[in-house]
Amino acid sequence: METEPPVRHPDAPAPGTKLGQHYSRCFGCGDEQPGGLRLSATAGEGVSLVAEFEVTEAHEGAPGLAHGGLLACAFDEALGGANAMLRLPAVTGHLQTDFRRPVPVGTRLHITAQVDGVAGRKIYSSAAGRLNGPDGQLALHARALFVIVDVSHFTTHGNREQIAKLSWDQAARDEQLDFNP
Ligand SMILES: CCCCCCCC(=O)SCCNC(=O)CCNC(=O)[C@H](O)C(C)(C)COP(=O)(O)OP(=O)(O)OC[C@H]1O[C@@H](n2cnc3c(N)ncnc32)[C@H](O)[C@@H]1OP(=O)(O)O
Repeated sequence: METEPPVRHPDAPAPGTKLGQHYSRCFGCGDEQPGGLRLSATAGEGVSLVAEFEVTEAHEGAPGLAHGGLLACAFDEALGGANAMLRLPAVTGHLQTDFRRPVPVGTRLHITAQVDGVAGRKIYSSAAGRLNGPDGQLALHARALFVIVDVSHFTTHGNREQIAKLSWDQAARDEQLDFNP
């Protein structure tokens, strides 16, 4: 199947808009998840976003260095967040992460994530992570495939009570997700 260029949804948050956490217990962005990444994201131009988080001792793998799996988690979160510019619910089908430089505790990891193409239900995305700012040293690169799902993916397999409390935009729910918990 051919890949189409991604189309920014007309109601996507304007570039520069800070995106809220999508779920307070999310390990990637939630503020009620102890040791979570607390990644904060801002809508970018086109179908992209910029995200940042601070690597703390809660994220260590080796002494003083970030755990690779947690860094991959940050990319999952940032790449997943970029789908908000399409306003389509999607889950990660495949995620690959290249670790080019160690990431020390205390680093503020700066991630740019973008959707590169869409083919049917498949969303192809990529992201780069730099140390301590947009012009910092390139430390990581990731590619992902997200698969567009119906909201029943979450209601069937997840916790319906928690889903009902999600801070998803009501209009998006009504318009796109036909969500009626
Ligand atoms: C703001 C929000 C931020 C969120 C960030 C965090 C995001 C996440 O972490 S989501 C959680 C982790 N992911 C999951 O739990 C997903 C688990 N997997 C699944 O539920 C299913 O496998 C799912 C939904 C991905 C696909 O299943 P299903 O709906 O039956 O579709 P299926 O027909 O198998 O696949 C659809 C297409 O994707 C392709 N595909 C699916 N998985 C993969 C894969 N791993 N690699 C390559 N292609 C794949 C299939 O080949 C198929 O392609 P085509 O249309 O060309 O035939």
